[in-house]
Amino acid sequence: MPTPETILVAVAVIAKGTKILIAKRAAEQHQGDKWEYPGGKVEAGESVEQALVRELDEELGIKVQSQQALLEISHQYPEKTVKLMVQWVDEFDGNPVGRENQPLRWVEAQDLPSFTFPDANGPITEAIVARLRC
Ligand SMILES: Nc1nc2c([nH]c(=O)n2[C@H]2C[C@H](O)[C@@H](COP(=O)(O)OP(=O)(O)OP(=O)(O)O)O2)c(=O)[nH]1
Ligand SMILES: [Mg+2]
Repeated sequence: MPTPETILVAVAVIAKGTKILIAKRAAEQHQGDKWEYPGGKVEAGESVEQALVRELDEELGIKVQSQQALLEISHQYPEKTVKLMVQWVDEFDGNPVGRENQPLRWVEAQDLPSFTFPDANGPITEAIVARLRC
């Protein structure tokens, strides 16, 4: 059987001190109505870093100044397989706004477990807490 296509996704954990920016996915999107870390699909010819810069400009109107790899997660949903390339962003220009009318919230890292994220996101909270402790 052919392996289903894996979608490469650039995902940003945007940190301001101990607060993390989360956004709500629209109802009609895959994994809709859940909270997410902003980002989106890596397009042909782009690096993960380039995709992240583009997505955060499109979705939030911010200019990423630096990013570092935090973790990678491969997850098989019933309808598709995703590979999330999760990047840490704590230097950016501008004030994030929901340019696609998505609700945004700055959340204390310790409060992240009370929000519902896509099923793939499980390991991200732990990585954030570990990162903030170092
Ligand atoms: N952005 C983002 N996507 C996530 C997260 N967790 C997770 O499983 N995904 C999945 C949902 C989607 O299948 C895929 C990313 O899709 P996306 O809808 O953000 O892609 P995109 O911004 O390019 O938008 P579009 O194709 O819907 O226009 O990754 C997350 O925390 N953030
Ligand atoms: Mg997106």
